Amino acid sequence: MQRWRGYHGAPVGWGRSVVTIGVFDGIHQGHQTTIGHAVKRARDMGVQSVVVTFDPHPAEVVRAGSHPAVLTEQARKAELIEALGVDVLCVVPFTPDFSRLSPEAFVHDVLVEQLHAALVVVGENFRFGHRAAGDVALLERLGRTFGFAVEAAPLVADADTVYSSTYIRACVAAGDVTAAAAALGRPHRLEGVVVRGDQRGREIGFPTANLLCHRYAAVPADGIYAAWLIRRGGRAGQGAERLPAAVSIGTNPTFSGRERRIEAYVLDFSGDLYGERLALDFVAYLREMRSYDGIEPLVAQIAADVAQTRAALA
Ligand SMILES: Cc1cc2nc3c(=O)[nH]c(=O)nc-3n(C[C@H](O)[C@H](O)[C@H](O)COP(=O)(O)O)c2cc1C
Ligand SMILES: Nc1ncnc2c1ncn2[C@@H]1O[C@H](COP(=O)(O)OP(=O)(O)OP(=O)(O)O)[C@@H](O)[C@H]1O
Repeated sequence: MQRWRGYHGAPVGWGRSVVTIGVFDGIHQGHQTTIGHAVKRARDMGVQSVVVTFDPHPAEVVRAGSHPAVLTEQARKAELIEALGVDVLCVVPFTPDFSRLSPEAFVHDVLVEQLHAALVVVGENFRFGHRAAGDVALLERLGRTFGFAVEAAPLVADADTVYSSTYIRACVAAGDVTAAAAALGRPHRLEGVVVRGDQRGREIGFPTANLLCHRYAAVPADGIYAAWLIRRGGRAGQGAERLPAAVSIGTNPTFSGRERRIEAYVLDFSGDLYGERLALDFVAYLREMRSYDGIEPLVAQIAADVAQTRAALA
């Protein structure tokens, strides 16, 4: 997959293309369907498929300080998009100037002049241009003017909800990692670097890897979870390794902690994880974070959490 920064990256002789556009945070099942449809149509037509996405999240530029929690950082998003068979990922810097492009100017400047769109594939609820003024009907009208087709993919939903990044953020924030996984089509992933904690874990018999995440990362609600810890390997060039983990998120009230911690106790593991970049794939919510009357009852509870983690991941 080629990666372009900005939309002026098309090589000389660039032909027509099938384009799909969106923030695509999470690459949830709806995004997968829409992008998958674009890839298939591009192959049928013998042209390149292009995903246009934005960085940073448009909300940050349109309403400063309103950056939503991020489900997938750019690198992870690119990886997931590549896995769908896309030819080109075009990341457009979302600047204040860019945000002021009218729907007509966006279509003319980006889709027609630069990307030579023959077909634009979007979800039925697609909005674009300044103040999100453009919709599918307008895109179709502009397509007739400029000579491209438009296909609107039906929205992917379960019995009650149309899947969207906003919905999945709400699931994660509420600790409902099961609902998040259903919409994503895979567990919600949190990435970060292992930093030092209070070094108490070793003493109580459950050493934990404390994860430092990106400031906008979508961290699940405080509580205890069963998760897979993913080590990318890398060091000796080995592939990724997946280890079962009991994860604790919260301030550790038993010890009157103040900082919100994300800690993973890796089952059946002894080794050093400090400084490693890791990921946690959240599979099940087990219970809320509680304040225990001393170390003994806490340790007994953690042992029970570990047994439950084993069962949840079996
Ligand atoms: C599976 C699991 C469950 C936990 N549950 C709680 C809890 O309910 N209440 C609490 O205060 N701390 C809980 N902890 C966090 C421990 O207090 C914490 O791991 C310990 O203080 C070590 O902290 P450190 O890594 O900073 O040294 C839990 C930890 C794990 C691994
Ligand atoms: N449930 C869905 N089914 C099919 N396509 C979808 C679905 N949700 C979004 N899309 C399409 O995917 C593209 C990218 O969507 P985008 O990331 O902008 O919105 P979203 O997932 O609805 O998130 P948000 O909650 O931020 O609006 C758009 O073309 C959109 O119409």
